[in-house]
Amino acid sequence: MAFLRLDRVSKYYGDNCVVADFDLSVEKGEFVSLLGPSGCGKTTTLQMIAGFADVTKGRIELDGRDITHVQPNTRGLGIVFQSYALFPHMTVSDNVTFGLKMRKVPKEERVERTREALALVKLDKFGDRYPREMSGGQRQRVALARALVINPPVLLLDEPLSNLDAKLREEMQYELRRIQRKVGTTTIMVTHDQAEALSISDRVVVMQDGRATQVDAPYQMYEHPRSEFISTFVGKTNLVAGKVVGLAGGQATVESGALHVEVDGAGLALGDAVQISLRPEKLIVVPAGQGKLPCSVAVRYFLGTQWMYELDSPLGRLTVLAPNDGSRRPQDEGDAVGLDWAAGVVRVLAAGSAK
Ligand SMILES: Nc1ncnc2c1ncn2[C@@H]1O[C@H](COP(=O)(O)OP(=O)(O)OP(=O)(O)O)[C@@H](O)[C@H]1O
Repeated sequence: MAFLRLDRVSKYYGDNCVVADFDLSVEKGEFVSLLGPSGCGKTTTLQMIAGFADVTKGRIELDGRDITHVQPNTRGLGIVFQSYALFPHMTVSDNVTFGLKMRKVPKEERVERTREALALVKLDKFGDRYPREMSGGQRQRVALARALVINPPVLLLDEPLSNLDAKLREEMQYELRRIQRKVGTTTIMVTHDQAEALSISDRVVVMQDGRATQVDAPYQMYEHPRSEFISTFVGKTNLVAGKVVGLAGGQATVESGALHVEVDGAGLALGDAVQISLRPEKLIVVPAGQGKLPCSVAVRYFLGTQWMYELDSPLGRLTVLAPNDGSRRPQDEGDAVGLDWAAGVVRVLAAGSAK
């Protein structure tokens, strides 16, 4: 049985439906991210789990108990927001211990649990400092320790890393995952950053216009996006219009100009208009005259670990990412090249699935 279950949960502001029939079952110990563009209803969903926003329709269950209309403070969930919301006049230790005091935990146990929580976020030497004496990343770790110290059944994170600079943000992603694995707290995180969602979650929920459009493990989501929207929102891709011209033995042949590709035929019918999705890192630049498409290098960019090429091809402009691993000479702008890819990496999406 799911530990946290949202059953056809909807939220209306007046006549405006901002979350629609949202279903989600989360296992104990799972890390699930709600990912989607601004305004798609991520925060509202989290707020309904927390109890800060009323549920208009539907039901939320925690460990088999209906909590749909339970007051937020009696749900006992751990919450970390984008703004750390630490008490500025209290030391780090006092901030962390606050929730235990409110729950009337005896002093000795409070001291021990606060020490453990600060050690978990690697701030055991910072207990006597004030929030203003800490960096952004350290403050966010204090906020995490404060949320975890009460041993909440569920930890809710709303864009917890978005105030941090890029490098610290990446470090904190792994740190967050390490801590979550160690304590095993069921966690729901809101983010609009697809790389963050993919790198630290067990499962990702992509939301669009208040609905969950795909719920999958990160690799599955990236490799098998169910719509054009997801294929471009989760990672980048080249989309080329095509048509199903053959169906046999579960395989479909899709044509785009002179190109024919074989793809999984599930759900496709002869004559269907489709979008062929070619991920930039799956495309391989080969010498001119080889590969599946003749191209020329229009633009190249150096990204450090990779080269990014814009190639002119018979299918139009294609973006290609090539590793900077020293195995191949980088191409120059104007070079004639070929483009190849391994069998099975091409995906096909129903045309119009962006909606
Ligand atoms: N109190 C409110 N009253 C009316 N509409 C609201 C209220 N709170 C949120 N909304 C609307 O609900 C929709 C979803 O908002 P929500 O904050 O859940 O989106 P989000 O996906 O978290 O976006 P962001 O990434 O920008 O934070 C938006 O259109 C927003 O304008």
